[in-house]
Amino acid sequence: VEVEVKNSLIIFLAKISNGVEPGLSWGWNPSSDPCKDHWQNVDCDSLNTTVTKLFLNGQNLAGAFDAALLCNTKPLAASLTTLALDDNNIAGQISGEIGHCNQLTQFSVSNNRLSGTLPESLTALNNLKTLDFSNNQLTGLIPNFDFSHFDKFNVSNNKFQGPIPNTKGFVQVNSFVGNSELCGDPLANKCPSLSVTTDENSKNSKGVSKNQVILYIGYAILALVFIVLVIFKICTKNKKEDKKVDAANKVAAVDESVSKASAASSEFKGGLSKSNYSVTMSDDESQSTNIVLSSFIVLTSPAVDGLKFEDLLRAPAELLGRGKYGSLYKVIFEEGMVLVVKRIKDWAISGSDFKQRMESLYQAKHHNVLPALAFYSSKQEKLLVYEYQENGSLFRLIHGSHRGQAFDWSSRLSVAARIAEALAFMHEELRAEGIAHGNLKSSNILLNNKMEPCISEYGLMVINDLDNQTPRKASRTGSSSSAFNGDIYGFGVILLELLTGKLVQHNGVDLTVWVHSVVREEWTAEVFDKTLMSEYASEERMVNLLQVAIKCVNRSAEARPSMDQVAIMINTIIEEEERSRVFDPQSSMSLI
Ligand SMILES: Nc1ncnc2c1ncn2[C@@H]1O[C@H](COP(=O)(O)OP(=O)(O)OP(=O)(O)O)[C@@H](O)[C@H]1O
Repeated sequence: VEVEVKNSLIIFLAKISNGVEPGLSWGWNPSSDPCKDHWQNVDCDSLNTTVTKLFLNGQNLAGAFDAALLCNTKPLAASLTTLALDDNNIAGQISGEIGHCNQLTQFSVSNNRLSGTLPESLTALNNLKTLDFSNNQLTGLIPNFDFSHFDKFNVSNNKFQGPIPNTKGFVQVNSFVGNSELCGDPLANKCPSLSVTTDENSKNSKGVSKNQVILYIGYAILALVFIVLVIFKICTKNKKEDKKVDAANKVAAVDESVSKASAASSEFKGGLSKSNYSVTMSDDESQSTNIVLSSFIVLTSPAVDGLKFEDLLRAPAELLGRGKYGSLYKVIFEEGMVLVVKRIKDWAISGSDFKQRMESLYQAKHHNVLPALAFYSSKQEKLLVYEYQENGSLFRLIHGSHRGQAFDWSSRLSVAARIAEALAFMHEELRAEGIAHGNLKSSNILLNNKMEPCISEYGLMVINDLDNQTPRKASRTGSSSSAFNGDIYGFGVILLELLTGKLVQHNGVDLTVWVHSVVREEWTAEVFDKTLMSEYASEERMVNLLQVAIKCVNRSAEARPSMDQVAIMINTIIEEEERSRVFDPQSSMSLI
């Protein structure tokens, strides 16, 4: 089985298990073969050369479903016939990439937390015999399937809406029940008749449903035009108002204030479709016209000079990820500019506190911290705009398909030092404001076009459910120093990933726990990434860095060093490394 297939399976599992990664206990080891070494929950063809089935039912998976990870991997998409994910706690959307897995005969995801609309590409899966999406939170219209293909079709107990396409009698009523806004045959709930009674098709059920669809589309277009007009009005009104904005805050305000528009939530649609974004207010908000409740601010930056909110809404958007606290979209503009938009819903921070926070972050600039280029704030949600970094994240560099290759020891040390320095700087600048990073992890360290590490999403702490926090999550409430200590812990975990090449959760065990146990047994050398050992990196310096990491992940937050102490310790290791190079000219030092 191809390496890319193994990697896709492992990364798919890491994401869908939210990093818990049960795969190693199932034998899912990158150095073994899924077929020949009989990975659990995987079936292969009779020659043992291709993966045909994935059975991940009832495995307590609570991460995000990412069809792209499986279906954009060509050899896997060409062989996978069964994808069974029933009875978990999986969130996320079924993205259009599922259409590339065109050999699927069974796709079942019943009893999960999937949401969003179904992509049209599902109807292109001509081999599909079993489709079970029951008991999720899926919305929108049911696509126009050829129902005659199915042995089993079930979308019951979701939030589907609108008329059921013509099933030609191939699907029973039970498959549709539990969707209160679904209507039409075979449900008893008739669709509201929107056509005029003189319509000659009104007696013909097929004709009626066509008219209804046309009318629905008509209404949708009218609604869209209305929303665009409202947004346009808000934008032009706010442009005038923004001229009054205090110049001292160094932001160019583009758009703000409240209209009495009725609300629906903002939405960037995934799958490189046209962004469909409507900005509206809740009743509470529409009552008070004096208070600035919603605003779109472009921070002065040559990269997005003149960016308008309408441009963001218009440009096609692709869903990159859906984390616990928000979704991330890649937005591509006609002129070739590519941005990402982080959308955070229900963040319990007031509009003015949020704006204040963004301004403080804007002031505290560091070369290795990715700045927000613009932000939008309404009561229901916050949007942050960043530049797209095409070289991906540190997570991908360490764990991705080219796992650790060409990521040598000196480069790892250099990355560690730069992140530590940037974090020390940010902590120093923002301590008085109490703004720590709050969610520091290797997927939030991006590599810019010079392959330098940049900390992204600084200051987006959206911790509402403190009870569920693991020690590595920062706290917004309580003493703000706990959020700073949380960053130091997070940085320690990143150091451990750099040193071991292992995922934060591997073999069902937390990386910090595993490292502690190995070190306690005095098998320290076993900890290090094999690719580092094979390049003969200095074990002494690796042990030194490991000691720094262990200090950072100390269970007692007070015992952890401060970030500037950490930066000094790492720079001392780099100096030792450089000194040793002078004495040993053969060893090369290719700093990133
Ligand atoms: N500006 C960016 N450019 C390119 N890729 C990005 C950018 N920001 C984030 N990413 C990548 O997009 C993916 C999804 O990001 P997202 O922030 O949704 O997820 P996350 O970091 O895993 O979770 P969380 O919501 O906890 O931050 C990650 O792999 C991340 O590295």
